[in-house]
Amino acid sequence: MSAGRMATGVREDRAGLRAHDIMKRYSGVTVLHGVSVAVRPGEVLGLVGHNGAGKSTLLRTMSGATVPDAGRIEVDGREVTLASPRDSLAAGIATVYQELSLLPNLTVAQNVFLGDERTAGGLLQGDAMRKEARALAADFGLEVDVDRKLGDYPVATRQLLEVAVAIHRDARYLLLDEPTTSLEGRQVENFLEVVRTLASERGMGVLMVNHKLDELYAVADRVAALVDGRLRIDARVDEVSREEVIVAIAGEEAREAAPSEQLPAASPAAAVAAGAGLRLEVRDLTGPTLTGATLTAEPGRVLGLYGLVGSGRTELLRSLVGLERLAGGTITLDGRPYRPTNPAAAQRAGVVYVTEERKQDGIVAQLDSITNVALPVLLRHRRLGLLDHRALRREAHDLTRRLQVRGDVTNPVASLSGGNQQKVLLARALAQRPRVLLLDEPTKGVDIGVKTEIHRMIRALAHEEGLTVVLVSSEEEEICEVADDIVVVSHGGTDGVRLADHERSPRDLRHAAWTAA
Ligand SMILES: Nc1ncnc2c1ncn2[C@@H]1O[C@H](COP(=O)(O)OP(=O)(O)OP(=O)(O)O)[C@@H](O)[C@H]1O
Repeated sequence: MSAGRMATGVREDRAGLRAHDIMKRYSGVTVLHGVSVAVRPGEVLGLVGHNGAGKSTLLRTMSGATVPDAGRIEVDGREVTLASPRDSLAAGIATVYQELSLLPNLTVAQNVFLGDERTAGGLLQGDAMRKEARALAADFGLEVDVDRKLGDYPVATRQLLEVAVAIHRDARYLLLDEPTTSLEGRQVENFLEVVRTLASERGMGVLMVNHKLDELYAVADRVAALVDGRLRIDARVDEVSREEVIVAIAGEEAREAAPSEQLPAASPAAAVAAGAGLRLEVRDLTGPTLTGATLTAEPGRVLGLYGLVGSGRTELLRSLVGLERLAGGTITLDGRPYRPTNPAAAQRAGVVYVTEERKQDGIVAQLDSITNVALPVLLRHRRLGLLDHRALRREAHDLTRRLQVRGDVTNPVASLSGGNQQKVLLARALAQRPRVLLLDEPTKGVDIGVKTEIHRMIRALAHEEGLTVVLVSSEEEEICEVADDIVVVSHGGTDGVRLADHERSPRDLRHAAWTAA
């Protein structure tokens, strides 16, 4: 990436994207209580906080997506009104949200110039635009054909292109909302490297929301922590330890919670509640993306499936609940043939899948959390042909409490923060009383405190309640911490051979996946 520090001609003490005393309320509830932060040129500010702390809301007030109820935003000493994303772009602020915004059906070059096409004498300058797009991609180390559809490229490439396009629009400040949740190992490192370079070599100011403190400490100059809509920490990373950040966000009890020894241990097979889980055996499964998957998941244990994005790990889980077409192979549950045709049939057989795509095929956004949890189990609460609403809601309330869903569970689930929506999804799965639980990235976007809690719960479901759990995660640390057995998936297949104990570090996992790819 080429160097070149931005010359803004602004007095140094005023340079920066600054939010002053930002206040925001939703339906009478204050979610930001007068928060002030500064994103300085050449600096990466990491923003952390528990689910629902107000991180996205704060970021959105700086990106023009949300108008604050009070407070002001200044860019390089000048107050700006950001009533729309267009206003923020004009002020030199670019934003990359978790849900990517470029259009997969357009080519890379068309995306780069979307809404900003180069014309001369009323004619589109196709060649010039392609050339510029090529140079931009090369600048970011991306090997892409700018005439190909964006959708042909993997999510890691698209994520970097989002940043490239944002910067191409002359942004001086970059806002990133959990940018690495869909990336794995090496892609994350690459992405963070780009962020670092943008700040240190181009003088950009970057605000990055990220739950993963490892990543944050690898790239940020400063860290800011929000707790219940108030700024608790705002310091240089060398002035505040990770532990202090964790305690600020998740409370004192999180101090000891981190080590995995705290998690329930695997119980001997005999101790597992009889009949709670089902032995899942998959042999030579093939389909449009599966090339031969073989594995065994046992009651009372967590089987971790690790593979790179695109390895087929999600397709494998989806095929186990009838969401992917199968061409060949066999599946059995406790030795009995099992061929699911859809998730409802899978649920009747005791197999429940928790999707990573909660927006696309997870929760029903306009319904409240309680109804979302209750939906798949309505039939269980039928008495004499009538629905027992009270019992139904009681069970759903219990589950949302158990999962510590923060926010009003009687409001549409879309109004909850991302991490809390994820918890609702898990509560819904548990309401279905699964015997085999298939979890796809269950802690995506979940804060540190709840993440530990969910890890503990997954292990307890297997080790104490005897369920059969299959866990897909692109976080190597998560797989190592939670899974009892680990198999690697690549090219749509796996031989089901478990990694030996001495091969179970995050580094080993990454290595195994890349050598298999
Ligand atoms: N459009 C909205 N309508 C009503 N409430 C909202 C809306 N957007 C956010 N909230 C509420 O504001 C609070 C802060 O949400 P926000 O998304 O900013 O949290 P967050 O810190 O980004 O959380 P997460 O880590 O889970 O993404 C939450 O209680 C959320 O339910």
